[in-house]
This record gives sequence, structure tokens and C-alpha cells, in this order.
Amino acid sequence: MKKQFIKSLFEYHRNTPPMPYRSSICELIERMREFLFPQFSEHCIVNETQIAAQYELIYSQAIDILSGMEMDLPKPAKEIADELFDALPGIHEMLKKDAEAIFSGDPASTSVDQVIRTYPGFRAIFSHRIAHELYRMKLPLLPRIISENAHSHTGIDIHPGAEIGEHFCIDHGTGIVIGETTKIGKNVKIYQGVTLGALSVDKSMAETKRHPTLEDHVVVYAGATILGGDTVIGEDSVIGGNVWLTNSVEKHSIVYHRPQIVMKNKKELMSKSS
Ligand SMILES: CC(=O)OC[C@H](N)C(=O)O
Repeated sequence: MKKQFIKSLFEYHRNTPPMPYRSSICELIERMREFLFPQFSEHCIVNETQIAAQYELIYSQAIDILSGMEMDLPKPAKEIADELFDALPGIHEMLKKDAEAIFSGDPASTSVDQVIRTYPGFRAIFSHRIAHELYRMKLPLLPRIISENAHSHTGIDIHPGAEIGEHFCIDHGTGIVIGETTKIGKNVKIYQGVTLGALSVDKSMAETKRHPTLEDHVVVYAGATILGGDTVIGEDSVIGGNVWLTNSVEKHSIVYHRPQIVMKNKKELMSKSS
């Protein structure tokens, strides 16, 4: 029995490529975070030469990792690293705006610095903006490793394919799911437990837009579920907590869910039922 298991497991190992640099990928993302946001770093940088040295270090680490995954890459590792690093200034600007959006969107936050250092929403959007760049270059594995690593730390599941505009605010965040073909405009705010999902999960839908579009200035409150690739939430709309929505709404709409029944005189009701 044991011998047979070892034999079949060996066959499985032999036919399955390992995942090189799995832990180094997560380390690289941490390094990028420290590099772009000193709020995460344990070390103080005192001059530009040190920044330049860090850049080179992270860049060569990225090339090492990408080269180790060569069989899965759509183009040479160096080209991918160059494209990613060329995009870094833009990503950095976007992320500073995201941190600003979280700060101005949450009365409980005390500073942008606090948001960057502590908010899970910021951590999730940080990983997403890097992962999305790699997704656009059609890397099959790396973006997903990055996004699932952020998911495991934050409880926020953003597929690397989702297109998210600037000034994106996630407050709390636990349980958020944002599907692959979601499109989110600028200045959008979403709370914990929101699902931007697909109406049909048939495998044949893989190349189709399956997830909704949220236009600029939309707010989606906790627990709302918005489904479907043709579902468009018009700009400046508010989707209330626990709403279940599978159709589009016009701009400036408010959609709310009000199933609660309030029964007064609890004592009287309980005495009747006993
Ligand atoms: C978020 C969501 O609806 O996911 C369902 C499925 N993974 C898909 O991408 O269609």
C-alpha cells in the first residue's frame, strides 16, 4: 500500500513542474512595498544612491524570479521586468491616490501614513496594481500568486484582471470579492463583504465579460452583491448594504434593501407564543 502510494506519488511529481521561487515572489512584493512606501521599511534611507541601489536589487531579484519561471512566460524575463519597472512611477502615483481616498473616505483614519501602514485595503490594492500590470502582459501564474498572497493576508480577493480606476477606497475590506472582468471607475468606495461577481460561471464564459462595471463615484455598502457582465452601476450611485443586484442602474441612483420587520412589544409577543 505504502509502496504503491510512493510509486504513484513519484509519478505525479515527475509529471508536475515545481513552482520555483514561491517564497521569493512574496518577498519581492514585500521589498517593492518597502521600496515604494518607506512606511513599511525598518530601515531609514538617507540618500538617492541608496534608493538607486534598492531599485537595482529589486529589479535583479525580479529578473531572477521571472527567469526561473521561463517556461510560463509570454516573452523574455528581462522584457517583462523592464515593462513592470517602467510602470512603477505610474503605479506609485495611483497608490498614493488610493491611500488618500481611504483616508478621506474613512472618518476613523487619522492620517494617510496610518492608512499606508495599517489598512488591509491599501495592502490589497498595492498587490493588485502590481499584479494587474503582470496580468496585462499575459503572465499566467505570477499575478495570481501575488493576488492570492494579498487575499490570504487581508481577506480581500481581487482578481488581477479587474480594472480599477484611481482614488479607489476599500474600507474594512474583509470578504470583498472582485472578479476578473470587473471594471471600476474613479473615486469608487466599497465596504466589507461586497461581491462584484459573475451571473454565470460556465467554463465557456472564460473569455466573456462576466463581472459588473461600476462607474465613477459609486459607493457600495457592506454585503452587497452585484452580478453580471452587462450590469452597469451608473456614476454617482449608491448601492445599499445587502442589496442583490443583477441589472444595471442609471447614474445618480440609490438602491437599498429593506427586508427588516421590527416587532415591538417583545414581551407581549413572547408571552403569546408560549
Ligand atoms: C467573482 C466571481 O464571480 O467568480 C466566479 C468565477 N471565478 C468567474 O470568474 O467567473
